[in-house]
Amino acid sequence: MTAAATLDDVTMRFRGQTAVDGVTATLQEDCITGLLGRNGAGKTTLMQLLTGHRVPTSGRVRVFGADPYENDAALSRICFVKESQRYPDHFRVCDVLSSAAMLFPGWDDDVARDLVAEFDLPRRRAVKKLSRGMTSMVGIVVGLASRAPLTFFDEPYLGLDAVARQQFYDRLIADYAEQPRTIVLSTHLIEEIGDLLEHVLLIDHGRVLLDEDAETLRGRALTVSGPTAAVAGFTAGRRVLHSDGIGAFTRAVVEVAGPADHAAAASAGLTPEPTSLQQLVVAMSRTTDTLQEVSR
Ligand SMILES: Nc1ncnc2c1ncn2[C@@H]1O[C@H](COP(=O)(O)OP(=O)(O)OP(=O)(O)O)[C@@H](O)[C@H]1O
Repeated sequence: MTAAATLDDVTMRFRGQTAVDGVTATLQEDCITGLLGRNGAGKTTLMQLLTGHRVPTSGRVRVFGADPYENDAALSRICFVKESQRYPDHFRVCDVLSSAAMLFPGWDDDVARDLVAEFDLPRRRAVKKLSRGMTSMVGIVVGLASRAPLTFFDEPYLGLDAVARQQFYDRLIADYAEQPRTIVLSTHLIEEIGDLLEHVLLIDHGRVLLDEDAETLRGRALTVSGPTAAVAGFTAGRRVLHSDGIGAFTRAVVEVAGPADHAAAASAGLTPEPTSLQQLVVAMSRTTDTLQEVSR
């Protein structure tokens, strides 16, 4: 696979605060990557670095082989849809779309027109008079119609109701199938987007916790529940990501090697269930919290 972007030992410090801490990662071309992590993990800062909005304190950022900072050629291939996007005061929806059409060489007017109709967006209304959800819709239209080879969506759903979010996911998948490209989605709604993701980059306290193919990841953990003693027997020698219980009953999320472990759990008298991406992310983030507390 070819790399659309690479981060090589990248650190970003703000006065006294390390937002990104020695991150080395690759965004594969033509892949949908979920950039996941808790509040303040460093997701937005990473995207700002990859879109040339910031220069790292140290390390190297490359997008399509070049430094994205003040690089018009690289930037014309990148679309960054951010939750806090501001537009000039007088801009109407149609002005945003016509500016974006000039900015992105691959702009697809048909995609924009379809989405505006589907979201029922008023083309001639000033953006500042749109509701929160409608403003998010404008960002989504720009992100999808830009057809930029590298598109970032930073929590693009703020204020969107469940129907509109589903419309976004459906259109994203359909458009991606029609024109594969590199898409990075940062979101806290992991359960909703879990099935869309091909790759997961999980960060925590500015560091990479997981950088893995989503399919591999789904098979990597197992949730087992049953009598505490049986769970303890099964988890001995395995990495436990999380466990909780009531009385003599325990439920644990365990790292496993493969399907043989599912059978082993069942024959130990436990109930094995697949672990969802969301459960895995929560379990892994909790594990690092515990480790951080221990090291304090
Ligand atoms: N301009 C800045 N000045 C100082 N600190 C900053 C700045 N931008 C970000 N930070 C800090 O860097 C850390 C990472 O922030 P960032 O916005 O990248 O996190 P995030 O993962 O996007 O969080 P969220 O999911 O809450 O949006 C936070 O501790 C934040 O307070």
